[in-house]
Amino acid sequence: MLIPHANLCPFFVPTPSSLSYEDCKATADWLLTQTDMRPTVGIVCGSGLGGLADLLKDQVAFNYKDIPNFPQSTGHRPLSDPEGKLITLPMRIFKLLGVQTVVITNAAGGLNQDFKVGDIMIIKDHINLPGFAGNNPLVGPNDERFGVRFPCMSDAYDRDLQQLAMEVGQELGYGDFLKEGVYCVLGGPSFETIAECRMLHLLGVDAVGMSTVHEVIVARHCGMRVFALSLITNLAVTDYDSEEKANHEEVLQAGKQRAEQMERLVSSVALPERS
Ligand SMILES: O=P(O)(O)O[C@H]1O[C@H](CO)[C@@H](O)[C@H]1O
Ligand SMILES: Nc1nc2[nH]cnc2c(=O)[nH]1
Repeated sequence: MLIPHANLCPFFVPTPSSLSYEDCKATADWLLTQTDMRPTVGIVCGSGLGGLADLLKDQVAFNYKDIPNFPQSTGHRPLSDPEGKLITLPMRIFKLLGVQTVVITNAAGGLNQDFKVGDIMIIKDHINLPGFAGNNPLVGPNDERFGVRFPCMSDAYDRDLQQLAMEVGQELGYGDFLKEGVYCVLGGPSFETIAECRMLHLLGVDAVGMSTVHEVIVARHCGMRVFALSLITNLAVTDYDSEEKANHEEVLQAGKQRAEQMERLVSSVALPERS
């Protein structure tokens, strides 16, 4: 099953931030009545990377508005939009549909000095910077039917899938632009200042973006394996003399240029029977 992902709402709202288990179950059960397909892999597409959907054969597509309890729209939400908190929902529905592995792609700004635009970074770990201030998708009462109150995150990104992706990437001839590193999420939607980029670099961040981490936390909470890739669409500006300015058009453009390789890598790792 494949969906575009949502950016996270950076507001910390100390109230239950998700739909109940029964709501999620109702949505999953409805989907299961609409198709005979039983997905085992869930894919979340990042900015400019929606072409992954075209890889799927025997497609069954749903409009979000037709799916019970589903948020009406995803993508670039204003800061105050309370629906941003529904990021948890698709992951939990994946789980209740029988999905075992979640693949997430995103566009990100490179901070690692060795990275170039067009590099694909296998995410090996993350920093949930908004989480330091309480913005975590699991805030609120915990339903043990999804997962434990205090889930471990030191194994958030599946190591076997990372290794497989490295091997497959080498075989595909992607060695020059296939990297690995740490992704840091910020609330957005503004891009970073130069001082913020310098700070993130000091923290050991390799790439920065505005998505993915909340989905990963929820996916791991309910026990799914996670594999995630960042496409480096721009280089974060750390120099006051630089004329570079981050902008979303550049992000989408870079996404288009590397889309084919991203898609092939994802399908080879997660959907080997399709590649
Ligand atoms: O949506 P993803 O792929 O994370 O894209 C990234 O690029 C967008 C900014 O250009 C933001 O949405 C940021 O999170
Ligand atoms: N926060 C952030 N998100 C991005 N998405 C793509 N590029 C960037 C970036 O430089 N910063």
